[in-house]
Amino acid sequence: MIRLEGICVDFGGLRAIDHVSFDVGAGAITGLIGPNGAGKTTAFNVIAGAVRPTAGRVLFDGEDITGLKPYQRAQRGLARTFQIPHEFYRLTVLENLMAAASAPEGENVFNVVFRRRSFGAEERAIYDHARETIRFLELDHVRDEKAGNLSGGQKKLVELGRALMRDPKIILLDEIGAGINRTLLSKLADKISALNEEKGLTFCLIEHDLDYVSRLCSHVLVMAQGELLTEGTVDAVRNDERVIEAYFGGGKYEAHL
Ligand SMILES: Nc1ncnc2c1ncn2[C@@H]1O[C@H](COP(=O)(O)OP(=O)(O)OP(=O)(O)O)[C@@H](O)[C@H]1O
Repeated sequence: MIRLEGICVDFGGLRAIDHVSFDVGAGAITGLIGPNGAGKTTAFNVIAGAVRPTAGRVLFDGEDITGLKPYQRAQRGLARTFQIPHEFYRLTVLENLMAAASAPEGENVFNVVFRRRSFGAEERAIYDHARETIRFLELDHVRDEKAGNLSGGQKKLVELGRALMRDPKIILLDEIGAGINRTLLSKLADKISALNEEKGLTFCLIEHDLDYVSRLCSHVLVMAQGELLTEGTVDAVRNDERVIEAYFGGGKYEAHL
């Protein structure tokens, strides 16, 4: 579904990504792992269009999207969540989801959220979709709560809900599990699996917890120091000496901790 071909990213004198090529297969849940500073978030930014690569191409379902803006990629079915949730903290959970369904640039937010009395058919459909998504994510009890008042884990669920509102083909999840409690983490994994199995939604996720990755991902990409170190099943990469070295130190790929 997504293919990176020979991607390089330079930040001033720092090469954050060095000739990286990989595929994120359609219908799969692919993990992107690696020590701190490996280039994982930068790779997501390249896929989403937030960072322009110095070299290389990004393909989405075979189409070269390297020159497209983030909202154009979103229109084609690419969604992402952020390490730090991007919710509108003064809007309620319901309003946050409805706002996410409008133009990715946010230009319709006020129409959709604040003119509820003059609902047209389109707004009604957005409202129903938001309610259905909230139900699916089991957020009904906080539906009218301001997003800024939610727990860290609930904000992550809202973040996933906002991504789902645009009916994406693929969602990039950037450390969606970080800092949330075990119960919510498990619920989140169930929701991701259900979306993948029942709706065929493709995921690529950055995650530091390898047990979590092994629960969800059939295929794992390992990055270290801006390069693709290896890829394969979780068990295979876990036992790969280069991966162990990258995480636990020594040699070229010493982890940046
Ligand atoms: N906007 C930026 N400007 C300058 N350097 C950057 C920028 N973004 C990332 N970097 C650098 O690029 C390298 C890769 O960073 P990146 O955030 O992609 O790593 P990561 O694998 O996601 O790390 P982590 O697991 O800690 O989030 C790091 O050395 C980082 O300091």
